[in-house]
Amino acid sequence: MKAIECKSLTKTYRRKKALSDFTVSIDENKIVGLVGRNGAGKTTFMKILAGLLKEQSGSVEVYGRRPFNDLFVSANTIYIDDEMNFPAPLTLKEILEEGRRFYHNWDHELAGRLFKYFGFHPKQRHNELSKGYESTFNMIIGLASRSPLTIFDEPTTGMDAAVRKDFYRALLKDYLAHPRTILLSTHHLEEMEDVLEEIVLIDKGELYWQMSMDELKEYSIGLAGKRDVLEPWVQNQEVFYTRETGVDDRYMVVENTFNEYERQQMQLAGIGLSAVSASDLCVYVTDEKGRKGGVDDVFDRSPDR
Ligand SMILES: Nc1ncnc2c1ncn2[C@@H]1O[C@H](COP(=O)(O)OP(=O)(O)OP(=O)(O)O)[C@@H](O)[C@H]1O
Repeated sequence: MKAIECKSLTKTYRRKKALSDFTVSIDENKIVGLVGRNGAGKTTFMKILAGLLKEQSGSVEVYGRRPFNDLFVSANTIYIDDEMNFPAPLTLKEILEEGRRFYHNWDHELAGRLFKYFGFHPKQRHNELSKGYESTFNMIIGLASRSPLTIFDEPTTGMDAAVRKDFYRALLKDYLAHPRTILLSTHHLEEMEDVLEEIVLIDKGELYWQMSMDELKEYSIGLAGKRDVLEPWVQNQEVFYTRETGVDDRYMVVENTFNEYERQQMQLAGIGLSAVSASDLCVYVTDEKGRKGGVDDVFDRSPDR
């Protein structure tokens, strides 16, 4: 069954189009990464799914229902971001008690164990927490809720590297024991490649691609060598990225349609072959056209140009 089904979804804020003709469908019980550059439309999409924002046009369904103002969707969905607010008088322990009352799949024992592991104090208040601890506490709520649709919007904001690692491990362990649909936006794809099953890449409000993590890892290949040696091999390939690495040397990332024999021939010709991480590929394909030199361009230009 599909957990999420969107067709030609569009959302505009005043004059700014955040989502444009966005069509995607996500199966139940998958752990899916939502990636894209800043301002791509990830938060907008996730808030529409959680029923917090209303779409402009197109259709959106969560478990077959339009999410906006829908009680069934809100009872079966949790949206976690770094702007979560709780009533100021409540202690952390009381917030967890509220979670138990509200979410029908809530695992209070798991919440308690994670709470203790990360060193929270029952009498602390949410607004007294540092950024990283706030995200960690919110993550506990997201995991313990066991909501059939769990949405994490940049859940690791402020977490240090060790806590992020713990989060990925906890997420995976709990998901394997209790499969559900988890949609997660991240700017740390390189750290999450082993946790995610599928990637939805958004570029400027449009779906760029939706692929399994395994497909994405095989989708491209890095080639390094002399420009004229590379040329015949890449002329019919889709080129995602090119970087000069010497006067005549290039590193290129291209579509990986080569067979074993071709790969051997390239190596014999002196071309170095390497795997390209899913996160690098996502950055390359959503790079602005004409900005291939990256931020170096800013420094390379003389003031009168
Ligand atoms: N409340 C708002 N009013 C006006 N424009 C908005 C509003 N919220 C988002 N936008 C615009 O909509 C576009 C998509 O924003 P969104 O927050 O969905 O992107 P995002 O992919 O989550 O970005 P980031 O990775 O930076 O968090 C951006 O251009 C943003 O400036």
